[in-house]
Amino acid sequence: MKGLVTRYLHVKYQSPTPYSSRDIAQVKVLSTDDDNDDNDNDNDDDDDDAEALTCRSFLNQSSETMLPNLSYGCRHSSSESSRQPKTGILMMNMGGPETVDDVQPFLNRLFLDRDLMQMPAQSTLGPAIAKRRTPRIQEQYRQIGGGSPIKKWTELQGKEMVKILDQISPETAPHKFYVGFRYVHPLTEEAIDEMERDGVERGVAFTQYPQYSCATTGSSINAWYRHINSKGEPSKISWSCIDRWPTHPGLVKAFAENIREELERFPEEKRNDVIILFSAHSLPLKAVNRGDPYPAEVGSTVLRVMEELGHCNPYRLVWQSKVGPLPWLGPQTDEAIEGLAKQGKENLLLVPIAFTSDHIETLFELDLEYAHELGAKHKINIRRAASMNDSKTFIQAQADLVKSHLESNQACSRQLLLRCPMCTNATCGKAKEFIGSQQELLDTLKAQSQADKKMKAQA
Ligand SMILES: C=CC1=C(C)c2cc3[nH]c(cc4nc(cc5[nH]c(cc1n2)c(C)c5CCC(=O)O)C(CCC(=O)O)=C4C)c(C)c3C=C
Ligand SMILES: [Fe+2]
Repeated sequence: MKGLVTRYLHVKYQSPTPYSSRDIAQVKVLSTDDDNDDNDNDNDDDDDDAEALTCRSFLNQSSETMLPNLSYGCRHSSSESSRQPKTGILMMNMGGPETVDDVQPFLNRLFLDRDLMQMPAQSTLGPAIAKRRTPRIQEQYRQIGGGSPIKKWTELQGKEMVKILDQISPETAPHKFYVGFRYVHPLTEEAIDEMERDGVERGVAFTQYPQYSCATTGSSINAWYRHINSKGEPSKISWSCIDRWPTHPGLVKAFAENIREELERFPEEKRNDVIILFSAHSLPLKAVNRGDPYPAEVGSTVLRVMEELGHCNPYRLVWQSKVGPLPWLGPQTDEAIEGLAKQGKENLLLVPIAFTSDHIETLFELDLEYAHELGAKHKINIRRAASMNDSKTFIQAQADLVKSHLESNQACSRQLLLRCPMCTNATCGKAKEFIGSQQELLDTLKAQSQADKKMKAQA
């Protein structure tokens, strides 16, 4: 076993707004004394997972026994929580472990999710891989302060978003947001139950992933559909879905603002030479080749952001966080950094483009592993643009998006109704059919309310 070295890194938290917890944080970093050995460890872990993926003699423990059977409330009220909400906004995301003890249940759910990945004997292999992976991932969460901040940021965004919505869309007020996570509490199913209990009339399933992937938004939508469908009676809520928003002007503006702010932190004489590296979570090539729209949608965000910036600097889109031994979409972010360093490039700006708040991949992978460690190794200057977190422009964009979605009376985007050309997931077909059927209901309700208005005006 290797000795652990304790170091302290100065990590800059760029956002100067009132919500940022600190401007400069000291992060205690535990690492092995040899960076190359670290990389070897990563590869070993991938090999471990490969071994786990092919091993048939794993634990007898069933998946259910490994998931805590706890009931969690998710009281995330709007500013008008005392009033019964008319419109409920379900903020769907994957979620992350809040504490290191939550890592194994989080990974368990993730590796059991057949909408995210398909493995043979998944109900046994999934928990086994999760168990094996837990100590390494726990250590990563320890190094970023003990847990994922995704719930904190989602709640903040939701709270501010509904305040704006109550003002700009009085006809659909009061609004209330509900956090629905896929792999940690409050789960999507728990949030839907709470919406039903609250007597919400109009529900919007709002993906927090701007770009659609079957692995992310698709998984949340399937979970949402399965839960509603499992009740045996129609939902009392009239549902619709914001299933993607990769080129929303407010989102594009918010990304551009954070990039401009970070570019300003490079020395003036170097600023023009900075290479912008947009980094998104990668996807297995198997999913790409099924026709998953995610790579194209991420590309569309990147292009719009660069247009907004007037193509001020050269850029590339690269892909991070590959898991396991199979081929994933590349180039990988770390390899791209090393390649550019070898070409003599000295100033890089990393931009997380496919996730709207900080999480392990920004705080650990981009900041610690890449900006700090690869920066030091190659003696180059690597900075990272802030995540959306508490960006006012971003939160305004979320509110504008929900308002225009409600006004449109559309059940979902036209894109959502098309399955991937090589789709093999039967739930995708049923979920899409269900969402399509909501359109009829929304049209009827709209016609009714217009008739009511007309009657009132005449009376
Ligand atoms: C927004 C994009 C994401 C896509 C697309 C995505 C696909 C995808 N992910 C895995 C496996 C894992 N992902 C893990 C963590 C994780 N994934 C995303 C985003 C996307 N994933 C985020 C933001 C996070 C971190 C959450 C947080 O901490 O806040 C993990 C767990 C960490 C680890 O064990 O490395 C796994 C596993 C697959 C297989 C996949 C596509 C099929
Ligand atoms: Fe992931």
